[in-house]
Amino acid sequence: MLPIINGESIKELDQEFILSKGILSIDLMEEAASAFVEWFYGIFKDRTIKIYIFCGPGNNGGDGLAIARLLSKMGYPINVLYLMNGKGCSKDFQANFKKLPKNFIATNFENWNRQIDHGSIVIDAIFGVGLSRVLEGAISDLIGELNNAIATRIAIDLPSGLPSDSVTTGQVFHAEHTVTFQFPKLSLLFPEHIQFTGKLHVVDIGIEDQFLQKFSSNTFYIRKEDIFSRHRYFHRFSHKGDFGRVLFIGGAPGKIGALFLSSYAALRSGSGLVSCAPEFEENSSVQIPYNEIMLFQVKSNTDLGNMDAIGIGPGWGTAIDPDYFLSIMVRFNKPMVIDADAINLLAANPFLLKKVPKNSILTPHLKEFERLVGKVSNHAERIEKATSFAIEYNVVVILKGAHTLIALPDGRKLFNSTGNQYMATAGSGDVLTGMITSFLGQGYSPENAAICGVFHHGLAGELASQSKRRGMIASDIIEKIPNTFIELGIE
Ligand SMILES: NC(=O)C1=CN([C@@H]2O[C@H](COP(=O)(O)OP(=O)(O)OC[C@H]3O[C@@H](n4cnc5c(N)ncnc54)[C@H](OP(=O)(O)O)[C@@H]3O)[C@@H](O)[C@H]2O)[C@@H](O)CC1
Ligand SMILES: Nc1ncnc2c1ncn2[C@@H]1O[C@H](COP(=O)(O)OP(=O)(O)O)[C@@H](O)[C@H]1O
Ligand SMILES: [K+]
Repeated sequence: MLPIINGESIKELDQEFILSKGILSIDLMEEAASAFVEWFYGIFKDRTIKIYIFCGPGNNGGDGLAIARLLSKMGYPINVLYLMNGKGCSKDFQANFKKLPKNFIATNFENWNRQIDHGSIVIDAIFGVGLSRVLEGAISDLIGELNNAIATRIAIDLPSGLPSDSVTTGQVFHAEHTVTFQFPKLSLLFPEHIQFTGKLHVVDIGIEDQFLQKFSSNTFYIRKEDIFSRHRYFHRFSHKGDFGRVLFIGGAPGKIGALFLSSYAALRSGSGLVSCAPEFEENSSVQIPYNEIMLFQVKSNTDLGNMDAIGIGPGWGTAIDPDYFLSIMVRFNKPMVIDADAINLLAANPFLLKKVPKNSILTPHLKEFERLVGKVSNHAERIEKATSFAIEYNVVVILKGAHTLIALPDGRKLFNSTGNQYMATAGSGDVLTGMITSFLGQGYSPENAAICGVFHHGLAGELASQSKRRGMIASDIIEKIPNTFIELGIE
């Protein structure tokens, strides 16, 4: 998995990397500039479009100058505007300034006519991970002006004004695209920063994962290439028992659809045998819309021992007796997936928390999470609370949303890279519960079930939204689960 390094350690990382490779820091800057240009050319093919590049005094500004040189060589009309030059600027900024072609237009922004042509591109190379304080005065005003320009805004590494690891309190550049180097900076994954970060693109500048690992052992970004080895594989003689027997408990009257969505998602994720136990007095009146799903009745003495995994909570309602939930946890006594109303039940009856089987997986959305841990003021605090909760109760916490966080009981934090806004539709969380429970039932470790479930769920959402967009519903996500296996080459 791709390590996410905090802003403070990035300078040290650059230094060590340069030394180990026997290269100069300006070579790494050139690598970063080329990676940006390659990304840029993939999207903006029209070489007559006017480009303004705003450069700060540090290495982010240095990147901007190198990019200006490369894009100008390709024929794009470039205007560079710099905050300052010479003393006070980083050495690689100065070196790249000298490398600008002779006839190049580079203007100190104090002498600038403050005009940005409509429809042009504004590239923000003012500050990156070296931001040391909130923006003030002329710089803050400049960013305000750029935010009002009728132009496409692109940030290099970080939108200027955004701290790399925490929540912002001041003026920030509003990017439509952020092109960040090697790994996403933590703050780019916070929901409250979406108006600053826009679309996130991570570009490779040649620093290997193993090298990055030395600087972070507990925060990671999950990518496509991390998934293959986390799956289990079956053989020619495998039978349905090998693919697991799973049970879903929930579905009170009026909310039974949630339970069916989880159950159907489990079938599509590869489960051999799927049963569901709706919360009805008399189950015989329940019509199941899928022939492959079996109906099951959980009574106070029903043996749950032959189930490989249980997913509990979707549509369960609020009228559940906590002792009944307790008896299920005690009888099953293996990791289970706890979602929705089952999480609400834990929140309302904290004595149950200590009884949750070790390594169980809790999948709260942000509201359910707050019921569990109390109010939080921002995403940074939420991440910390999810991590301490996972450690304290020895469970996996999956905090759902864009860049879903998987907090593991050993303190590691994993952020997901798949999914999109079209997944914000009723029942898509129930689908996730079905998928994770399915993998758990197929014999995956809780960690691998969580990672594969979250990644495939997001990917299925992306695939389904290609043709459905805003009209996408949770069942469309389920229909695309099989395609995620094909996409990732999973047998
Ligand atoms: N491996 C990588 O990731 C690579 C990283 N690279 C690039 O380097 C970037 C980091 O460069 P960097 O360390 O020079 O910091 P940067 O963001 O340019 O800012 C520092 C300057 O800004 C100033 N300053 C700060 N805050 C301020 C404020 N509020 N208001 C006013 N001034 C303020 C600060 O002044 P000071 O705080 O010292 O007073 C200093 O002069 C990184 O984001 C990436 O783009 C690539 O080139 C290669 C590979
Ligand atoms: N903007 C988004 N980007 C990526 N994933 C999203 C986004 N919005 C929602 N999702 C995903 O959709 C699911 C929604 O779950 P949840 O809130 O429990 O919905 P429901 O209760 O309707 O089933 C989660 O897995 C979440 O990660
Ligand atoms: K920037």
